Amino acid sequence: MQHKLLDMPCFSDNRGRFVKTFNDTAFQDQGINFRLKESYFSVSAKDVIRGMHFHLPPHDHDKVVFCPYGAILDVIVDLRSASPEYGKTYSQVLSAENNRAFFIPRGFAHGFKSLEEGSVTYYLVSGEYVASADEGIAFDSIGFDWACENPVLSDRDRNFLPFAAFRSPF
Ligand SMILES: Cc1cn([C@H]2C[C@H](O)[C@@H](COP(=O)(O)OP(=O)(O)O[C@H]3O[C@@H](C)C(=O)[C@@H](O)[C@H]3O)O2)c(=O)[nH]c1=O
Repeated sequence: MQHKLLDMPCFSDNRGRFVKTFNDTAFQDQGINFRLKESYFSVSAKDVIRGMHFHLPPHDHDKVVFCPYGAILDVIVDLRSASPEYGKTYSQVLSAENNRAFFIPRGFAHGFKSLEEGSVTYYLVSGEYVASADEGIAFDSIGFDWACENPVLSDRDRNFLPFAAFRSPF
């Protein structure tokens, strides 16, 4: 499947906003066959960078990512070895203002930078988390300019191997 930027339907009134995050028929109409298995969110301070993460086969899965509070710069990289776009990065701002979601198929690594204090990154995932299959590559090895002098990173993310050393199983 191809990655896709989705506009989530948003209804605003004097109370605030109502946003539809998943509708099976609407997804099917856009060529996305997605079956929800797990959902989670993270909250990030400004300049937190998380990534670049993926689950190894046979536990690989598709993700839908959106940002219901704050704003994030969402980044993916194509790890599918047969893809003509292998190694290519794609980025999108996802925010509470633009109501955009990124559909990220299996075979891509995912990461993001938080652009605001307290940004919420919300995930819908088509497979369950398997700790032993949860892998990554270094966020600063994919040829993407994160425009961030002092990113806040986890120890795990700081120690991932670079993309150049990665042998893709996808
Ligand atoms: C992702 C995940 C983590 N955990 C645990 C492991 C750890 O103790 C704690 C925090 O995990 P992490 O440090 O991996 O969290 P984080 O770095 O936010 O991981 C996320 O990063 C982005 C870029 C993604 O694409 C997500 O799919 C996910 O990998 O939560 C689960 O129990 N279930 C899960 O599904």
